[in-house]
Amino acid sequence: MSRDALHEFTKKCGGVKDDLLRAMAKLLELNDDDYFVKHFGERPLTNARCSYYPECPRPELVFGLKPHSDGTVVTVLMVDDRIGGLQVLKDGVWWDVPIVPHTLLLIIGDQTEIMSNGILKSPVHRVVTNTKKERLSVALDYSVDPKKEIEPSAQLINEKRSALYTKVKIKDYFARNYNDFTQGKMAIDTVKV
Ligand SMILES: O=C(O)CCC(=O)C(=O)O
Ligand SMILES: [Fe+2]
Repeated sequence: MSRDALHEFTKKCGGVKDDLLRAMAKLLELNDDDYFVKHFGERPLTNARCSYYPECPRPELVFGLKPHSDGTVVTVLMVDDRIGGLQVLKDGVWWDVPIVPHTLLLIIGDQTEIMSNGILKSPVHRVVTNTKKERLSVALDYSVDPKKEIEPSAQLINEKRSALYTKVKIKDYFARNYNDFTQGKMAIDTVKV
């Protein structure tokens, strides 16, 4: 992907991401549709990650990417439409994420799970390898300014549903996320009340 193409892609995906976040704020009936958009702060992070998964002679032994949830607000993913591999964990079962050509996949990240007080969940997912074909993906990670703290929205805390997550500084959460990922643990579990 050329520098110009990536720039163009990133710019357009930014709009998709904001549209999604506004729709989610509406869905949660927050009093400001820009609730999530505003939370990014002055210096939010956008990371582009291009992943290459070579075909693998022993796929049963090797993950392309081991199980994790994204530590982001949201991840915009462009997956290879020639070969599957992405799976999502639901009720203890791994499900193949279907390939829909010319479609972006949006993955809700841990930061949204925290801010929505657990109403929107950050799914555990993984990439499995296969013997036949290499696979490519481009992920755009959107994250709140690392200097900022996030916590469940006060509008989503009430007598029926107390705060399910503690306040956490994004920078600290990232450090934790990396550490936990290498140890096969989930960072989101460390901020649960
Ligand atoms: O390559 C993919 O399809 C998924 C990548 C992913 O989950 C990630 O980069 O966090
Ligand atoms: Fe991911």
